Amino acid sequence: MGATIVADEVSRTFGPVRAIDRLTLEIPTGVIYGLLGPSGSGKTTFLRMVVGALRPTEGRLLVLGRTMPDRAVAGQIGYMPQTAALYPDLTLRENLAFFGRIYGLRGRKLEDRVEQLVNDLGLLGWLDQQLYRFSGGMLQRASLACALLHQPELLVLDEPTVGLDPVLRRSLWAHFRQLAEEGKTLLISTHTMDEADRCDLLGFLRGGRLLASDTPAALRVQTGQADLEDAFLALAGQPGVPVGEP
Ligand SMILES: Nc1ncnc2c1ncn2[C@@H]1O[C@H](COP(=O)(O)OP(=O)(O)OP(=O)(O)O)[C@@H](O)[C@H]1O
Repeated sequence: MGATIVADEVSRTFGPVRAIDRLTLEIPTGVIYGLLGPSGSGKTTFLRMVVGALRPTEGRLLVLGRTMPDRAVAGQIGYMPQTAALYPDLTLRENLAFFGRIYGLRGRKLEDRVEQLVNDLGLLGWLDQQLYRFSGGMLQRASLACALLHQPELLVLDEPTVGLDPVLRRSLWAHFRQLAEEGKTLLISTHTMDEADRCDLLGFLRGGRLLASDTPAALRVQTGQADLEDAFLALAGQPGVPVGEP
């Protein structure tokens, strides 16, 4: 099993702010890797470097064997940002067709893929509705459908289930697991411990630094904490600071 993402001493600064600080990490192919950390810890910054939207200021970041940013791998990456980058005045079908064309999908191939995704994501019946009519959860699923259209090898999801009810959340996670079983790699940022526990591997991020990276079980053993939140706090050395807070 090779590595889909290899970060070697990667840093990203914004003026005086070190959003990512000398991050070294390998994410194997075919796993769900969760990035867990408080608000402002650098999760989105790292994800944006992985998809090629931001350039590291130092270090080397390899994604699917190419040094990022590299346009050649863009077609093999699906990205679902925190705020849906969709067109509210267009219908779901039109949005999907727009993103499909970006990835070179058209005609029958595009239609088949759209049909499969709206089925899988419970959006059947909404294809010809404009997105401004969609609820938050529906928008998230529409955004995920756009990210999955071209069957990317790597899926990068920035807090994909925020605001979703438990039933939807569970069904999306079943979908993520299925993708990993098909050999796709998923990099998911999250705030929540139940989601973190569903990941194969977990990275704890704080102040731009990777505090630990291992399986949830190994992180529990390493810290002697049964609860993942306590494990994070033990590694962060700051008891009493909840992961969901800055
Ligand atoms: N474009 C930017 N310009 C200036 N500072 C930025 C920019 N993007 C991120 N930052 C800063 O980098 C740090 C990390 O931000 P980032 O959005 O990566 O954190 P995060 O862990 O994703 O937070 P959240 O969970 O709230 O989304 C923060 O201090 C943020 O203010």
